[in-house]
Amino acid sequence: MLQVKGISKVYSNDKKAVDGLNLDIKEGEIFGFIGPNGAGKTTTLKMITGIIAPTEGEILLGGHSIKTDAVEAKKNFTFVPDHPEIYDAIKGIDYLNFMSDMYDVNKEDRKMRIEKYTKAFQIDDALTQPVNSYSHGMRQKLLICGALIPNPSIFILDEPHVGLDPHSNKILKDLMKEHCANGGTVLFSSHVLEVVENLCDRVAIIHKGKLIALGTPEEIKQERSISLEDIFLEMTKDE
Ligand SMILES: Nc1ncnc2c1ncn2[C@@H]1O[C@H](COP(=O)(O)OP(=O)(O)OP(=O)(O)O)[C@@H](O)[C@H]1O
Repeated sequence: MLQVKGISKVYSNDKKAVDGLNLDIKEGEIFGFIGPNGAGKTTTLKMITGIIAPTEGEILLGGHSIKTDAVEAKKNFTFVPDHPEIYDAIKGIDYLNFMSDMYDVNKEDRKMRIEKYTKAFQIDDALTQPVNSYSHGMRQKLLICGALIPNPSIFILDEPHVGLDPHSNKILKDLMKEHCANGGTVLFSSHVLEVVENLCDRVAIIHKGKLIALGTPEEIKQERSISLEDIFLEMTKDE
């Protein structure tokens, strides 16, 4: 479903943020991409979603290259960035209709999904208000709803659990599970280990731009008889 082949990113200041990363994310799995601050998570997700170009390597979404076949590749996913920035002079409902139009969601599905997701996140009452009146959390929830409405093959989120209250986090986790149970794929980044451990089918741990562990939470734990959190802290501590 998503193949990342040997990607690296060197920024113009010579900073190597990602270094020879390979990932193969399968249909129907919840995949957690974890690492400490500055590990290269956001840079990787920006390359996968075509926001920035890798310095080297290739990325395929549903078999389509994000570089040479970007329109087809982009039909396969929606993306929730870590900062909930939306053009904020419009109303919440206008944003959700815009997303529905972009992804050709028919009238019945959009009505049903807008109602379902905005009720779940308790922002349904605010949809006729302009986004500039929304709190940070409400904007984040609006972005998540907008990304779920197209029912994407791959639902990609950058640090989604930061900034959401525990109730909204639980709803998001349930919606991720539902998405995968219906054949979709979820990729999200996090440094919140409890979330990753209980939610993900597989996790990749990235540190200083390099992949340092990959497998199911159980597989990673079995290699050492300590908790995933201790493994993470041990692997990512500075030498
Ligand atoms: N535009 C940029 N120009 C130069 N260096 C950058 C740029 N963006 C990120 N970096 C550097 O690349 C490295 C990886 O950053 P990135 O934001 O991808 O990490 P992250 O794992 O998402 O971190 P966080 O958890 O803090 O969001 C960091 O050292 C960061 O300072």
